[in-house]
Amino acid sequence: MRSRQGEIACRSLTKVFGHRSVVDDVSFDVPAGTITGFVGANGAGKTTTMRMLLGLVTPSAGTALVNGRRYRDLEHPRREVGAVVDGPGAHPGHSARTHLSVIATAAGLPLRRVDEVLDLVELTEHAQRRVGGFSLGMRQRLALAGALLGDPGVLVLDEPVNGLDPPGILWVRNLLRQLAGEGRALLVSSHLLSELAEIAHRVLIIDHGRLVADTPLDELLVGQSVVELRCADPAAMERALRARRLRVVTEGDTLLIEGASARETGELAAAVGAGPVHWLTERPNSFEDVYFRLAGSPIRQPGTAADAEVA
Ligand SMILES: Nc1ncnc2c1ncn2[C@@H]1O[C@H](COP(=O)(O)OP(=O)(O)OP(=O)(O)O)[C@@H](O)[C@H]1O
Repeated sequence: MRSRQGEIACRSLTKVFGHRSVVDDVSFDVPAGTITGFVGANGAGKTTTMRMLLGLVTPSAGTALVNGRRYRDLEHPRREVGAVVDGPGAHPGHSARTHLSVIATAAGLPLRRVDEVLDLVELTEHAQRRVGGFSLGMRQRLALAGALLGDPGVLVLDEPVNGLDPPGILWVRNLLRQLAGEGRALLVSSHLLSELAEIAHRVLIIDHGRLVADTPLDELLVGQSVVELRCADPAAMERALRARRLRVVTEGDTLLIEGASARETGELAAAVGAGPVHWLTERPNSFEDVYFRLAGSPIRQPGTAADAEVA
């Protein structure tokens, strides 16, 4: 059987639009058999990086390689890299089977793959339905089916769980785990670190075009906690914390502090006369805290309760 292994390598990848570097000197690897989560706020540069890997955007500098070659130098691109970057891109009047058959024919892939991928994404019973009537979840499955037609060793997936309901998210996660388990290299983007927490082996965090973290997932959260403090004189407390080189962020009337325990924080508030203390608690670091620390700006999910938090 043909090997499904693949790998991605980006070196000093840079894209300048006008005078602005939207991807700035980005280097990373996605080895075979692993899922790398690619996280960043809207506009951070995820899609542009992925589009450079797929030959859709020309890098201003640096290289984006799939299996050691630039996309345009791949002999059979669909057999080497599958992508979901802009949804399935299907004609709404076409059935799912027709849509996939058109892609397979254009790419010189055997038509038997159409039924195989329909089965893989569990769309067989909807194969004859018009894509225009598909739900968002079905569209995402169809887009994944298109990416998998060539049985590629590399997958580049831009926000594959965006807008899906919880069962849909679970389904995609399981499929992605399975695909990585077969030796494929997966680069999967999201604007929420927590969405990738369940599946990624490694996490890249991009902020304003620059990579601010490239870390195994389990190392991101180790040994960090956050102390929340509300007190009578937060300005005095903030000065005292900064003088001790502790990281502090103000959120409304609450100070979020890293690097000190609740007890140390309470004692410091008393010592510098910032009290009385109204609220003092210590909690484990969340993915959002980690993102905040590394990227220096909040990442928020619009329209949710998380909007009100350091998200
Ligand atoms: N063709 C283009 N011309 C000019 N600017 C562009 C172009 N494509 C993207 N940009 C800009 O580059 C920046 C990065 O965009 P990109 O789509 O890569 O970010 P992203 O991290 O994928 O964000 P999102 O989650 O919103 O898709 C944005 O400010 C965007 O407006």
